[in-house]
Amino acid sequence: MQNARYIAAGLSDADMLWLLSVGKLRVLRPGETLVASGKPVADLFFVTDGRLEVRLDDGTRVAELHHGDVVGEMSFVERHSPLVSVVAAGPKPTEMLAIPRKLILDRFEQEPVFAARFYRALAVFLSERLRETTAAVRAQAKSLRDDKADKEARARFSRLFSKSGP
Ligand SMILES: Nc1ncnc2c1ncn2[C@@H]1O[C@@H]2COP(=O)(O)O[C@H]2[C@H]1O
Repeated sequence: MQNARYIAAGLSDADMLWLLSVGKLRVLRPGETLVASGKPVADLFFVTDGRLEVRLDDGTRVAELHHGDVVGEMSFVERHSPLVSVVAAGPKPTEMLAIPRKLILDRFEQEPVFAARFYRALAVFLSERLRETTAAVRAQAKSLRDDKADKEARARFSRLFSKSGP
């Protein structure tokens, strides 16, 4: 994902310090699986370095995630298991901060204002991701239109050339 922004942008400094204090650094080697499709996720992840690929069960690549991306937020919000897998893509190790969901949910109970800020930050993050998906689909549609126009122009040129030939 290009230009991803930390969900942290919508959180206060105190929220961030709390997340850093309860988070654990996790490092994955290229090829290691962070999230397996169909299996519940216990943590929310903030990618701090390296790359991850989001894959369908047949291996098709859906998206690439980098520094600044959040992983595991969909099943956190929806409360059901993920439909995709997320795998460290290399070439270097992928690093992230892993925050146990239970701790986040406990803090929601203790501090409802934190819950409001956190869900708003997640909503902005997901909206941004959807905007990027729309931009990618638009670019792909344009490229298909350009290819079609190019093919038609070549075919026309070939037709005219063969008519005017010896
Ligand atoms: N289309 C997508 N673009 C970017 N990230 C995705 C996409 N689909 C799934 N993910 C990420 O992959 C994660 C799989 O676990 P979750 O469903 O909890 O949360 C998901 C997101 O963090």
